[in-house]
Amino acid sequence: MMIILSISDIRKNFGGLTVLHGIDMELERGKLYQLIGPNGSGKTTLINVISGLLKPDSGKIVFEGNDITSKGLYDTFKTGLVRTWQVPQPFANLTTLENFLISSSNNSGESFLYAALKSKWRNDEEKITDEALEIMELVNLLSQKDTLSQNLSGGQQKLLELGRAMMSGVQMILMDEPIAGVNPTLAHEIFDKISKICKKQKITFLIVEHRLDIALQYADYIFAMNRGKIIAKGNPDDVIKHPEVIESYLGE
Ligand SMILES: Nc1ncnc2c1ncn2[C@@H]1O[C@H](COP(=O)(O)OP(=O)(O)OP(=O)(O)O)[C@@H](O)[C@H]1O
Repeated sequence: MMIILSISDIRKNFGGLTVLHGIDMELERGKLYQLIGPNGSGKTTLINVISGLLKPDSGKIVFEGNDITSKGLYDTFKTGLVRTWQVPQPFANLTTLENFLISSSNNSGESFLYAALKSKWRNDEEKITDEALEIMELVNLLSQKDTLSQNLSGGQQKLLELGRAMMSGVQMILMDEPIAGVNPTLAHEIFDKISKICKKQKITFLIVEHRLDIALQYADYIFAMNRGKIIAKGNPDDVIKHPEVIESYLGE
């Protein structure tokens, strides 16, 4: 068993309101985890804390053996743990390929823009382009490589976001409702891709999702929350039958 992320006794208050009441979780590399629970149970707050957007009031977060509890968003991102919307919105007037290229953290920084004639830049560009093409194939966007991102469908834009998150040697991806507003066929396609990427690339996913009818069939493991606590965890079939989970949704 290879633990990639371990969080212990995470607590978070907003003013007088306690939103996370001591969360413990252990996630293994290369698995697809889903975080479910009724509205207001603390799911988004939890992934905001893990991603470094919010600091917990207490507790510890260890990612790949390093304590990242007090790291902010950018430093957490640099460790290989990314929340998808940390990836900037796609540039509507750039093609799919160009959008991938500017997402890479492996280019030479500013010189990527200004040092077009230098060989370092050319080497970087070649490497990054190869990586971009590989990932584009994984997320089914290779045929759209020269399409302006504004002309991609809603579902393709989600795949673009997923692919761009993968452009930085990412080890783990946090997503908040990746299939919100997407039709069922595309929603299945997106989860199918996520699931394949998870298994093939050994990238770990923690996904907040409301559409349980679609999402649960792709999960390896579920954490169910209610009122700031993990009330059940385990395989999807067991968790969804757990009396406290059923009750929490009925009370919504
Ligand atoms: N910045 C904030 N300031 C004050 N209260 C907040 C803040 N962010 C979230 N909350 C409160 O924390 C609680 C948990 O919210 P959170 O968004 O984490 O839940 P959620 O499970 O993601 O809900 P949903 O499924 O509706 O997105 C809610 O009561 C919410 O109103």
